[in-house]
Amino acid sequence: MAPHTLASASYGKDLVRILRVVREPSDPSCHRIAEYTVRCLLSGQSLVPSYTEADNSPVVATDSIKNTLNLLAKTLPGDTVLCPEKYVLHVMEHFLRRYAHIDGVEVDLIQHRWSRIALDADADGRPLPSLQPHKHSFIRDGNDVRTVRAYASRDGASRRGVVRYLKGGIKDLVVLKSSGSAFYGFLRDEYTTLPEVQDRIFSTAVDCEYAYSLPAAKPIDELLQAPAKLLPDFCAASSRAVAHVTHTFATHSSPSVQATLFKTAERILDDGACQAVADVELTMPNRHYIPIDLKWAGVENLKEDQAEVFLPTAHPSGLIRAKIARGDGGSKAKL
Ligand SMILES: O=c1[nH]c(=O)c2[nH]c(=O)[nH]c2[nH]1
Repeated sequence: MAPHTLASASYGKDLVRILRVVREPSDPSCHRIAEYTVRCLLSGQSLVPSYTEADNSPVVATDSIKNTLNLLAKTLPGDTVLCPEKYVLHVMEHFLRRYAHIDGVEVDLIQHRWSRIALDADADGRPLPSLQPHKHSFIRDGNDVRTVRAYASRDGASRRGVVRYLKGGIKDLVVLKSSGSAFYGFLRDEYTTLPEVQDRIFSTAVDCEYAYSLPAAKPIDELLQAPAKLLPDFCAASSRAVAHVTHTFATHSSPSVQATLFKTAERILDDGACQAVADVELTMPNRHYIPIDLKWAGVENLKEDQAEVFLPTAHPSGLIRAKIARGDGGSKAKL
């Protein structure tokens, strides 16, 4: 039999589900929560025999990986676990510190939405003067999620763990505007049937992923020893990124998905709260809404300014994707 080589490999636990509750010390009935779905994969040269020679001795069981994710979610300080980027950094640091034979740790995390329920009346139904956020009741007010993807591996010489990439993001943020979007002036040839439009529906499910540039080549344990000094404010950057996605979508008079996408990324990169972001990758499907022909009933519904009833079409959709980096070339040069 011809020899074959293991070209690449990683293993671990996927779909680890965790909810962390943090009780305010001054009022234990007031909670903050974070719900995550986590994938954590390990890799390393020492693991090769587990694939090629059925030698399980270097294998940290995927069950132990899951246990570790659960225990860290309990033992790390609440503020750390509630910040998904920080939790991920601690997870990577843990595996590289605890297992000298593990060379790389990859973590992908999804944070599910839970927003506080806002009450307009008290428990007895008496109206409140203004909306009051409840102390420990939450609502899933959207299917968009916050994401973190990261990879850390050992530095060749020192063997200390270094973050190779750390990316925050949002996924599946569904938006629609019924005006303020045009598409004209595009290439016309023998394949073109699409009419030019000055005003159309624009709907998309935004995926936005931004790469952080962390202090160059600092080992993860050092980053975590002085996090306030060395780490960006991940949550501020995340909420500003979401704000720019929605604000730009609503207010930019859109000549195309491409141009709106680029403007969104520019605004994120120009925001002081996103200084540590080196590049932004945006994916925007163009979910078409097609005016329905009602001529059969003698009703005009196709003219741009008279179209009122549309067919939402799931497929095909356009798909516009781009990564926008700072002028200096972005994350690759810095991480
Ligand atoms: O904003 C758009 N960009 C395109 O590239 C495109 N192509 C298309 O058919 N419609 C649109 N809309």
